Amino acid sequence: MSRVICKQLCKRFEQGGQTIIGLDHVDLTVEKGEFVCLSGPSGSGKTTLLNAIGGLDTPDEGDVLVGDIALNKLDSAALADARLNNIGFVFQAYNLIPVLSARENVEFVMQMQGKPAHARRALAEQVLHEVGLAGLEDRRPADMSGGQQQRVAVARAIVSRPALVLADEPTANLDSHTAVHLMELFVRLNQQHQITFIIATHDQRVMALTRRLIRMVDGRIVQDGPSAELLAQ
Ligand SMILES: Nc1ncnc2c1ncn2[C@@H]1O[C@H](COP(=O)(O)OP(=O)(O)OP(=O)(O)O)[C@@H](O)[C@H]1O
Repeated sequence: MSRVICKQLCKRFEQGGQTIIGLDHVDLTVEKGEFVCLSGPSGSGKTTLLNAIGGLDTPDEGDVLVGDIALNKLDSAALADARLNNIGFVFQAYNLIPVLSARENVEFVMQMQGKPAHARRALAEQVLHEVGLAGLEDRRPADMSGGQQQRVAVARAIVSRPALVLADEPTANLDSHTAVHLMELFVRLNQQHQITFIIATHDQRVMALTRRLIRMVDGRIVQDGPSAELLAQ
């Protein structure tokens, strides 16, 4: 799997008899290994775009290609399979399963992928170490800090070495220090494993650490360029 291509993506929402534009003819190409930030005011379409790229929602018009897979052409079973094997998701709300330990939360993804139990356990431990959670494998989410829970969510997202990680406001609930650590982890994973990252955020510190910044307004891409240049404007 290599690049992500969005072609003329449109998404509309009907609410209370009104049509709300989510995405308005979005064209976007993200190459393998890029580290991209989606920014823009609230309601500009960042989450809608991430959901379309990740196959969590279907666009009304246009195409989404992740590598050579046309996500919007798949039936729901094939789409779930493509997501499970190719894309990692990190959300603002960590979306961990409260009754499972950190290790079990990470193992859960591999269980769905049909990996044997012994391989799951070893891999979950390895990934939890990689994100800095050695020794906390048996803790449940309620017994971990927000930053630690977000690291479990990252471990779960990367355990299958997806080619693409989509993160929606991943630092929103984290203090400054923890947010910077999380971003450093993303940068390291991007560099070491060539995982493509697309991160939607309002957080200037996050933007500053990405290489490419895409600004959205009213469901359209209005700026796209090197983060350092756009942030200096
Ligand atoms: N399920 C939905 N039903 C109705 N309208 C929706 C729905 N999802 C998104 N929208 C609308 O689509 C537009 C884009 O929303 P989106 O959540 O993608 O923006 P965003 O840039 O991610 O905002 P934020 O920064 O606040 O998360 C907004 O006007 C929003 O109200």
